[in-house]
Amino acid sequence: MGGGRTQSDSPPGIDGDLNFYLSGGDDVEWMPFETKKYYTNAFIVQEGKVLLGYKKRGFGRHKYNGFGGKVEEGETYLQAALRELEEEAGITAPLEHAGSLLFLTEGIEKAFQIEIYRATEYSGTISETEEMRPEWFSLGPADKTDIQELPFDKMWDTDRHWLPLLASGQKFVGRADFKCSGEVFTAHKWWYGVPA
Ligand SMILES: COc1nc(N)nc2c1ncn2[C@H]1C[C@H](O)[C@@H](COP(=O)(O)OP(=O)(O)OP(=O)(O)O)O1
Repeated sequence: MGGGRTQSDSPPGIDGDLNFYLSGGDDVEWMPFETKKYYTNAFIVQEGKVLLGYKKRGFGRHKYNGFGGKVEEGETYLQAALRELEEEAGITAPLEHAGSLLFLTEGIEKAFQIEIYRATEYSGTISETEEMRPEWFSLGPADKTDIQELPFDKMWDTDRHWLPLLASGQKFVGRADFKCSGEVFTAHKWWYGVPA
């Protein structure tokens, strides 16, 4: 363990009174970073299902994710999350803060600070947009033939660690560092905690 840190110590860039939840890549060092850029990501969780979007373009294309993007100047995180949900899925929802994630990628000097939101209801008609194709996935055993299990093989590597917390309404905080080869991103080191 480098720098005198133990597995249960929260990583650089992560603050707060947290209880350790899980970690990986414990034998390698955290990557350095100078500054952050700010993003949101929103999920609708309803009746044992989660609404994900298949990203058709831009960063994270060909992966399923929540709906979100950059926080624009003058916006709060919540305003940005609501705007992105409307732009990318055509709906509005009473979003509540669910978690905070810090992502680093080898070769990219700015870290991504992503505030995660969730809602259990929404209004409007879920619509495919230029950026995202929305799709419902079952969070448990599939009980309907038109609903799939979560597509973890087509999501960011570390989503499998915190999505169960999001689904159950448990708040979470974490950091994940990725190695990058061409368009392939592989999780290198990660740590998740829950508020004490
Ligand atoms: C690296 O790990 C990540 N995991 C997850 N689950 N989500 C991530 C990760 N890295 C970034 N994201 C999310 C954060 C945002 O919700 C999107 C990226 O936003 P995007 O680049 O599409 O921002 P926009 O403002 O929508 O961009 P344009 O309008 O310029 O297309 O991915």
